[in-house]
Amino acid sequence: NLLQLFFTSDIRRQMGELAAEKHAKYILTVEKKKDSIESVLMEHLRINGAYWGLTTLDILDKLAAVDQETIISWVISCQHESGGFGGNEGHDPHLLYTLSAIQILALFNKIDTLDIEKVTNYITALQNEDGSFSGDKWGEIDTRFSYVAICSLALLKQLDKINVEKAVSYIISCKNLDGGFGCTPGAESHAGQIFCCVGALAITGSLHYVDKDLLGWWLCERQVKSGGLNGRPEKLPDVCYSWWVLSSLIMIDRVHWIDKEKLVKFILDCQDKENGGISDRPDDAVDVFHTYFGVAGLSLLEYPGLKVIDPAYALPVDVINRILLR
Ligand SMILES: CN(C(=O)[C@H](Cc1cnc[nH]1)NC(=O)OCc1ccccc1)[C@@H](Cc1ccccc1)C(=O)N[C@@H](Cc1ccc(O)cc1)C(=O)NO
Ligand SMILES: [Zn+2]
Repeated sequence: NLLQLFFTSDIRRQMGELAAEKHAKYILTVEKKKDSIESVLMEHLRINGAYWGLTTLDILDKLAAVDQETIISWVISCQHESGGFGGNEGHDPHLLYTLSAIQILALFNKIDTLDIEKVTNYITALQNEDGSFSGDKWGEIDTRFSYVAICSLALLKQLDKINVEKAVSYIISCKNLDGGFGCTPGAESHAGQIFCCVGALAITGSLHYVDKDLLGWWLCERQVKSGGLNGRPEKLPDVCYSWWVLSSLIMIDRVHWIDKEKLVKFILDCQDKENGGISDRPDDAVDVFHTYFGVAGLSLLEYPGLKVIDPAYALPVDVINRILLR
C-alpha cells in the first residue's frame, strides 16, 4: 500500500532511516553502566529500565545479545517475600515493578519460573471494594494501577482471580465529557491515563464502553505541526506520546485520523544517529525510556524491519501469542 511504497522509495533516505544497530549498541552499553548519573537517578525503577531496554532489543531482533540467565536471576532477586516485585534488589514491592518483572520473564518465555500463585495473591490483594487498585500497601489509587494489575494477571492467565466487572466499572467512572480518562473520577484527561484505561478495557474485552469517535478526536488533536504527538492540549510534542496516544488510537481503531508519515519523521528526527538512542524531542539528550517508546511507536507505525508490538500488552505479538494461545 502507500505506506510500503513510501518506505521503500528514496523519500525515506531523505527523511533519514532508523539507526537500528546504533540503538541496539546504546541499549547494551547503558545496560552495563551502573554508576552513571542516569542509572543512579533511575536506580529505584531499574526493573522498568530493564523492561524498556530488553523490549527495544527484541523489537530490533537483538534479544539474543544479552545474557538471559544473569538478567532472569536479577529479576527474581527483586521479588519481595509478599510476592510483589521492587524496582531493584531490596526495594519495596509495587504493582508498577511487578508488571515489568512479568513482562521481562515473558520476553524470555520464563513466566513458568515464577510462583504464579504468590504473585497473583499479591496483585489481587490490592483491589479495593469499588473495583479500583492501589499501587502498593500505602494505598494510592490510580487508573495506572488498574492497567498494571489487569495486564499482569492476563499475562499470568489469572484474570479470573479479581472482580473484572468491578474493575471495569471503576475505570468507566473515570471517563470524562471529552471522551478521555483521568487517574481518578473527575480528574483531567491525560494521554498516559487514557492508554492505561483503554489498554485495560481492551484486555478485558470491554472497549464497547468507549465513545471511539469522541475519544479518537481528542487523541488525534494531540498531533502538532511538526508531526509529533503531545499528551494534553497546548503541550510540546514528546516521542513517548508516540506510544501513549498512538497505541490508544490503534486499540479504538481510529489511527487513520493522524498523519502516520509525519509522526515517523518526527521520531526519526529525535535519534542520536552517532551514539545511538532516541530523545523526547529533536536535539535533547537521549535516554532508554524514549528509545523504547520511539522504537515501539515505529513498530506500531509498521516501520519495515521491526517486530510487531501489541498495543495493549506493550510486548511483541509473537510473545503474546506464545503465552495466551498456548
Ligand atoms: C515515571 N515516569 C514518568 O512519569 C514519565 C516522565 C516523562 C517522560 N516524558 C515526559 N514525562 N511520564 C510518563 O511515563 O507519562 C506517561 C504516563 C502518565 C500517566 C500514566 C501512564 C503513563 C516514567 C519514568 C521516567 C521518569 C522521568 C523521565 C523519563 C522517564 C515511567 O516510568 N513511566 C511508566 C508509566 C508511569 C507513568 C507515571 C507514573 O507516575 C508511574 C509510571 C512506564 O512507562 N512504565 O513502563
Ligand atoms: Zn516523554
